[in-house]
Amino acid sequence: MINIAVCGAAGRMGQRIINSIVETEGVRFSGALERPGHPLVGQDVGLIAGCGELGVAVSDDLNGVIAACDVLIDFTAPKVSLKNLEACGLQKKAIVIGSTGFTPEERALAAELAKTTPVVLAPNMSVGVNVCFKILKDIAATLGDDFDVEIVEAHHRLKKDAPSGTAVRMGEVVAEALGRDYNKVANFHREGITGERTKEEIGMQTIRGGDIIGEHTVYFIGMGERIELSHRAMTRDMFSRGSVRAAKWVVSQKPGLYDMQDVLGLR
Ligand SMILES: NC(=O)c1ccc[n+]([C@@H]2O[C@H](COP(=O)([O-])OP(=O)(O)OC[C@H]3O[C@@H](n4cnc5c(N)ncnc54)[C@H](O)[C@@H]3O)[C@@H](O)[C@H]2O)c1
Ligand SMILES: O=C(O)C1=N[C@H](C(=O)O)CCC1
Repeated sequence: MINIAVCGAAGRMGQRIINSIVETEGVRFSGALERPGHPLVGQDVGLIAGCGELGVAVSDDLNGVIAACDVLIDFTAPKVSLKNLEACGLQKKAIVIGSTGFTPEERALAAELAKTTPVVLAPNMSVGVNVCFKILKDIAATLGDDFDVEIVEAHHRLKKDAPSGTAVRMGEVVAEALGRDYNKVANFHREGITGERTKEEIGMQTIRGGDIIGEHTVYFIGMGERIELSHRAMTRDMFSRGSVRAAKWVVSQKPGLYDMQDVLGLR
């Protein structure tokens, strides 16, 4: 039986992850973390998540909750996740991180801290998006430089980071397949007299509004034809199910930094 704790438990993803844990065989929900001073600290987390009383109260005792679990699932924010990763490493406990918006420096720190414990860090935990990551590499490499690449992502009005971690990863996969440096060719802003589009740039456009769960389209735009690869998330449950699948996988791994391609065997 694998004991799983959730950090960000009262959040949009945290609540769904708790439901997915309760619905999954072979795992046990062992603890719920929220930020110190959160108004729901002390409340039964099952009632918050809508799955009925679980007898587990929301806690702000990070080290205590980590001690009682085999793996922590963290959907919070980059700086919080890095602190949680460090705390898990000190106790040799595995962690699954779904937070997005990491800077390259923060991702490098995560890789360093992952030397102490097994970590799954993935901007999107759905099977569908991770299959998209895999086929995008082949599409880009096959089409080459004759097709201009643009990526459009759309999410709900409450999302705090942009572009989405998924869109950034899609851009990185395409750039790598084409021999480019994403951080140099990504174009996030077009306004005024921009001049002609360069062959190398990858346009990154962001839409925010309403309750959009998560939509991504990669456009490969040629002269006379266009290929579009899209993914539409209808609920958050495929992210939460993916995070629990990652938690069951990561507990038996050696220390290191992994992603959903490793969890799903897509490499
Ligand atoms: N990887 C994926 O598949 C995937 C899917 C959806 C969302 N996300 C990402 O997950 C993150 C969370 O998304 P969300 O929609 O659940 O956001 P949210 O704001 O609803 O939830 C975040 C939760 O973290 C809590 N939190 C903040 N600081 C904390 C701390 N120090 N300790 C404990 N809890 C703390 C907040 O109180 C909140 O409840 C975002 O970065 C989002 O982009 C990833
Ligand atoms: O709701 C969010 O926030 C999501 N964030 C992830 C991202 O930034 O890619 C995954 C999709 C949903």
